[in-house]
Amino acid sequence: MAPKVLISDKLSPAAVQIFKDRGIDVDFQPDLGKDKEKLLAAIGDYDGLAIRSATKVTEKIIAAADNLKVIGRAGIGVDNVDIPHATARGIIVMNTPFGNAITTAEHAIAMMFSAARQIPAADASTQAGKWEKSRFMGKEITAKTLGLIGCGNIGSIVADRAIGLKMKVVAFDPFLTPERAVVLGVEKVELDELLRRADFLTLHTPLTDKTRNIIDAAAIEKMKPGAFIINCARGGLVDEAAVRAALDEGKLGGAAFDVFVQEPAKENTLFGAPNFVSTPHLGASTSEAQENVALQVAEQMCDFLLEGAVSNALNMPSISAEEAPKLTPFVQLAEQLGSFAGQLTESGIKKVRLEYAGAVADLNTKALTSAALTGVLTPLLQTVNMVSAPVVARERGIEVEEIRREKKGAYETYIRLTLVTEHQERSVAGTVFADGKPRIIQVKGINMEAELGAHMLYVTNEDKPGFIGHLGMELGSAGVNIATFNLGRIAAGQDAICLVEVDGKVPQEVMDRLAAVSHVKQVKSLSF
Ligand SMILES: NC(=O)c1ccc[n+]([C@@H]2O[C@H](COP(=O)([O-])OP(=O)(O)OC[C@H]3O[C@@H](n4cnc5c(N)ncnc54)[C@H](O)[C@@H]3O)[C@@H](O)[C@H]2O)c1
Ligand SMILES: O=C(O)CC[C@@H](O)C(=O)O
Repeated sequence: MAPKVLISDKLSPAAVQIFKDRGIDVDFQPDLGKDKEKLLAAIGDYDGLAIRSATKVTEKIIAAADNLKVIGRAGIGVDNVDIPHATARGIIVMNTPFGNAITTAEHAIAMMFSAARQIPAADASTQAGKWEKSRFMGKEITAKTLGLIGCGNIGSIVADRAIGLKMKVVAFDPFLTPERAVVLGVEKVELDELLRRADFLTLHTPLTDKTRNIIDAAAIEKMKPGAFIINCARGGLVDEAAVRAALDEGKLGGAAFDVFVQEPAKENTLFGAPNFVSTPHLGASTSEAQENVALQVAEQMCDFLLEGAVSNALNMPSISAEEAPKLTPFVQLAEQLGSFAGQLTESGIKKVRLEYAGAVADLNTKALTSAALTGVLTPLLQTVNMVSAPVVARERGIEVEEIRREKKGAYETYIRLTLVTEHQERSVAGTVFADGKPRIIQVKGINMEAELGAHMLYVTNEDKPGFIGHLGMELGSAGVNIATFNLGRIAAGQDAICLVEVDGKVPQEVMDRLAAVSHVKQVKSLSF
């Protein structure tokens, strides 16, 4: 029987044709996604679900999706899909990371001009027969500074267009290496400097714990009087109430938003504010971009449903059916090593070195390196996966080195990952035991044996008596249960590492108290 696919959002009809041409049974119901109950009732029949942003694929929908094998997002952001639950049900979630980037960058530039020249208000006034020439005094953008927060696919295209418009571009993006900044022609700066210097500020990051409200009242306070803010990335990056207040006071010269905390935004505190321009999440809405993403998602879903090939999946490595059983635990290990090192790194990465020793060196190390890069890049990039990670690393000027060698040392086989950043080198090594579970066996040259759980506390300290008791007390009094406790040190009295698995997140106050202990060098909460 042919696989069945439901398209529950307004996708270009080009996608329907591809499914049909490739022998897939396709139902095109472009408004179904907006009706939760109808979607819930229908979803059980389908092997594939193709969506844009209107369909919310919640835990409830996933629980009812008895036959679902793949969710294809025609676009970039997958914040409307509950990926952990999809993963738990073995459903692949794939997106189309590049298809609408140019279009969205163009929208950001259009929004910048709209606000700079008050075009929407001027248009409404002119069409109302008012001819208010003196009311609409604009701002020229030539030679002005554009502050770019997030310099990935879309941000770098915005930078290119802005440079073409003779703007100076400064960028804040922890993942941007100085070399890549030079190639893009932007100046890499810290956030505070960007806020001080930007005449126009535009956001192009995913919405994460680190980027939520990255522009709040305090940030706006640091900006130039009369500056402009453009948000065509995600609602929630900017504190809407703070922008409203700044527009009302005249602190900001204007703001232009395509995205809102609550969507659809039928009401919003920003509506009616002075020189506020808005569009209803139209960033990706050009016929070109919609055709690109629809064609791409349909082809990817067909490849998977008909041939088992996986591309641009966010929750599954690209591995063929034959090699899967041997490779899978090492894929998990490589991704964990990358994620471990990536989460500990706060500066631009120059190089990732992977050493494969013993039996693992004979496996598909390309896939393992992709898994390791996925782990390294995931803490900062929303859409990276095993397929895109090597490309993303290359585009960001991150050198990747692979070394294969004979078994050396106590372990039959192991992987060592080294991250070289602007400031330091950090190595972490691991192996897979006979139980098939990955273990960390060395961190920064210090031997230990630790299994990684969902929540880990990483502490580096000078080996001094009493510290472990102190750590246990702090966690205990905060009600944080310790699941496993792993220790390693170079030698008595020298550098030591604690890797503690905890049953839940460690409160920030406890982290701060631990970091303040005199012989503690670093405290970090890691999640896997
Ligand atoms: N309005 C729309 O219709 C529309 C269309 C497409 C994409 N988007 C959104 O645009 C955003 C960017 O998409 P993209 O394809 O360029 O993503 P991307 O993953 O290529 O780039 C994101 C960049 O943000 C950077 N970043 C991550 N955390 C950061 C932080 N704390 N501070 C500064 N920079 C940080 C990353 O290093 C990366 O370079 C996403 O939120 C996406 O969902 C919106
Ligand atoms: O599908 C859309 O219209 C929006 C897409 C955009 O937000 C994305 O993340 O790709």
